[in-house]
Amino acid sequence: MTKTTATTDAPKPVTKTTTAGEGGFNAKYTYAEQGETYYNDGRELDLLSHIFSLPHLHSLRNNPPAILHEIDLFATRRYLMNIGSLKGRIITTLLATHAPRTSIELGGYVGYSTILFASAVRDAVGPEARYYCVEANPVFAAIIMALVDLAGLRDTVRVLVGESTMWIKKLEQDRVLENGKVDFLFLDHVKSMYTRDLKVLESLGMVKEGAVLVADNMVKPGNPEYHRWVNAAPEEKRGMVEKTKGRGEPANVVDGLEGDPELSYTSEWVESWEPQGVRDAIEITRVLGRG
Ligand SMILES: C[S@@+](CC[C@H](N)C(=O)[O-])C[C@H]1O[C@@H](n2cnc3c(N)ncnc32)[C@H](O)[C@@H]1O
Repeated sequence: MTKTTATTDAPKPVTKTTTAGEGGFNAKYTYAEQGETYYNDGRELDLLSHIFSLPHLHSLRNNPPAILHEIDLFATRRYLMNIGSLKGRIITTLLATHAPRTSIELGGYVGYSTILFASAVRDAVGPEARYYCVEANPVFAAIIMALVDLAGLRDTVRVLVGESTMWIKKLEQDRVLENGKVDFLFLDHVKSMYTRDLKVLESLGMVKEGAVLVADNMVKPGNPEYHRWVNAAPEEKRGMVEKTKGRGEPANVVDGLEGDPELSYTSEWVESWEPQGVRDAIEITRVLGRG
């Protein structure tokens, strides 16, 4: 893997791609093609009914891998917008060593990544691990809760139903997080909101030094704005913030929460595959600290 580091003195960094995706698509399950209508057409509730009517349901209880297997199998017939096993494995490998005590996931859908990552975090940290999954769609959130309960992860996962920016601010106001900060952030909701929500977290002082941020779908469909923010040196970010001043609030800024340009990051771009066999990449960003 190659890395880029953004520090005050660094020239504008260039992120290089890794070769992680060059082995070809070799997932155990190939999801059905995405198609034009690919979510919120009843398939998510069909998944839930399917899982709870399986004759071997009892073997799924407290068994995250068995539940993920059933979700993957279902998605070979009807596409589901899950992270999938290949990108998922890169992230669980990271979680095993990073062992974050406090995690936030933005965009949970039917809970595939929630179950995969929360069980990895619980294995790495133990019962004190906390995994907050934010999901805007109340039906999807209810599905996540049912599957998280089946997986035996209810003590680790808290599903927050509603819009991400609102929840980030509420977590801060209600002093919910340990030390008020996040150790692991997984961004997988509306692509245009990655930068905006990261800036809110930065502005509220919720991004811990040493934390890891993982952004999905950096190729499909891509997110140049987010990539630029996490790879810019503080000086460049100061310039970006300065430029927007006096011009009204840009779309990626909430209530004047324009981010913390002094936070330095180092990023890895990791190529991989969507579970239906389409090329993608995740961006893994480590928080070096301020200044
Ligand atoms: C790609 S799916 C998430 C997939 C999931 N992380 C996985 O890999 O299993 C994106 C989800 O983000 C949710 N979402 C979109 N905008 C959101 C927002 N602003 N706040 C919270 N959730 C949001 C959508 O309802 C959808 O369920």
